[in-house]
This record gives sequence, C-alpha cells and structure tokens, in this order.
Amino acid sequence: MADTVLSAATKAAQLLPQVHEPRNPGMELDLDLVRALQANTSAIERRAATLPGRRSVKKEYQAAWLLRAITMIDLTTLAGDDTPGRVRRLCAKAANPVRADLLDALKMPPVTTGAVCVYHDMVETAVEALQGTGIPVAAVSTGFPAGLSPFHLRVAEIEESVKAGAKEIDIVISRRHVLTGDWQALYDEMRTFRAACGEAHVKAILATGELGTLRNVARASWVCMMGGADFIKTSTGKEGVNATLPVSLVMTRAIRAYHELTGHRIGYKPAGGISKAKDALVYLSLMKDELGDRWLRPDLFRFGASSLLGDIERQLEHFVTGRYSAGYRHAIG
Ligand SMILES: O=C[C@H](O)COP(=O)(O)O
Repeated sequence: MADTVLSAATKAAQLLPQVHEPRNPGMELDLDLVRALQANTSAIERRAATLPGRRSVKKEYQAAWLLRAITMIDLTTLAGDDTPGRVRRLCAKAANPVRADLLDALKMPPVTTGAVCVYHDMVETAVEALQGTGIPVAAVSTGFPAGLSPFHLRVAEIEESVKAGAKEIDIVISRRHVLTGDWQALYDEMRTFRAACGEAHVKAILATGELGTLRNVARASWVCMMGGADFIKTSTGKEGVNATLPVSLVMTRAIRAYHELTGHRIGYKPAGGISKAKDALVYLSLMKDELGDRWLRPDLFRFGASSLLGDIERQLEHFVTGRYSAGYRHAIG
C-alpha cells in the first residue's frame, strides 16, 4: 500500500480536538410550529434510496473513516442475560477497540469508542471497569425499552443511574403521547427527564418504528429538542423497525432547522440494526451532507450498536492484510 495513501488516510483520521458545545437549554413549546411540520414521505424515501449507492468516501480514505466511526460508537450490551463479566469484557474492548498491530500498520493513533451503553444495573460495573479511560458510561433508563413503568419510577431510575456514575442517559419517550398528538405531555415528560439528568447529557429515544409516520418522527424530534434533549436517537434496538435512512433524513433535517432557529446543535444517534462497516460509512456521509463536518464528532454523533465494531475491525484487518478473518474472532463488539 502506497505511503501517500496511508498518510492521506492518517490525516483524515486525526482525532479532532474537542470543541466545547454549550448544552441545549430547550425552549418554550411552540405548538404552532410543531403542528405545521410536514414530511414528504415519497421524496424522503427517494432521496434515502440514493444514499447507499454513492461513493462519497473514497476507498483510500475508508480505513481512516472507519477508525473515526469507532470513536462515535456507543458500544452497547442490552440483553436480559448481561453479566458483570460480559460488561467488563465490553469495557476492555471499548478502551482498546483495534489491535495494536493494525493501528501500527495504518499509522493511526489509538482510539476508544464514544461510550459504553448498558442497563442501569450494570452502570457501576462499567464505571469501575472504565476508570482512567475517559470513556463515559451511558445508561438506558426510564423503563427501557417500552417506557411504561410508573412515571415517578422512570424519573427515579434516571437519578439512580446518574448517582451510579452514568454521564449520559438514554431515555425512552412515551410513544402514546406522539400517537395521540399530546405534544404538551411529551414536552413536559422531556423537561422532567432532562431536569432529573442534571449534568448528565440526555439522549431522547423516539422509538421511530412505533411512531407510525415520518411526520410524527419530525414532530417528536422537535418537541424533544424544545424540551432540552442533547441528542435525539432513533430506536431502542428492540422495535420491529429500528434505525433507517428515511427516518435519519427527517431527524437530521429537524436538527438542522432547530440549529437555525436557536443556534443550538443537537446530536444524532441512529441505533439498532447497524452492524456493517459499509452502513456506518453511509450514515457518516448522510451526516456530512445534511449537517456538515461539525456533526462528525463524538459530541454530536453516535452509533448505538452492539456488533458494528466487530465488522469494522474485520474490514480494517482486510485493509491491512488483504485477508478477512473469521467473524468469531471479533465476537465482542
Ligand atoms: O442502542 C443500541 C441498540 O440497542 C443496539 O442495537 P443492535 O444490537 O441492533 O446493534
């Protein structure tokens, strides 16, 4: 592999300095704005269908972009049979996601994942395992995934997760507020959850696969941003349909319009079913097209994924050695 290619790739992958982004304080609920929102489903679907075919990241830069993608993964385990041992192994992987020999061959600096995402019960274990790495723990709280436990218990769960050391809280919204058009209730819920998070950043999971229409996705995105969400996130990973490109176009355009209106940048997290390196590249190019380079950093973009890292590692190995290793060698992540 030519050195020029490697050095170009190295440049593209240089980890960018952290930018301090002021948090979104939210705004008053603007019902006129929310009710006026539209989504042209056929135009959005047509545009989404063109995205995977585009070669917007050239081959020689792909390794660099894949490394960059790793820094934006919320490495996730959300299974009923999670154990402290599994969570510790996941944390070790988050701290060293790529083998040293591959990094050396690519002339890349070490990277870590953006966060480790677990259920509340595993927060303490993850915080302990990640000590000294700088990797934050994200907790799914508020009765994940359905969000149907008593409201005061959902709020208490956030407070407990923050107390246990979670720096990011992924809340699930009440889908029924969207389906019944009760925007005030959704706004109040978001405000309460945000307040309970305190300093911890809050990602609002819309569960878009259960919201019926793209128009509802647009409206729910806006109401959550008005309610103070730091990120909006597509899915829990447990719905029948999880992250999709049409939904991502709607949500990123809502983020763009909210930024134009308020000056605040909201992060985006597609989650659920993103398990291939090539899909990750499509999402990154969507972000670049719709929101620009500023959104290609971990403070404004995350993948929620349990198995994407394994495929990225396989592709990096192929890039370096010309061979694919067996999938079982990348079982974690
Ligand atoms: O938020 C993250 C998702 O639950 C992960 O979903 P996945 O297992 O389909 O990657």
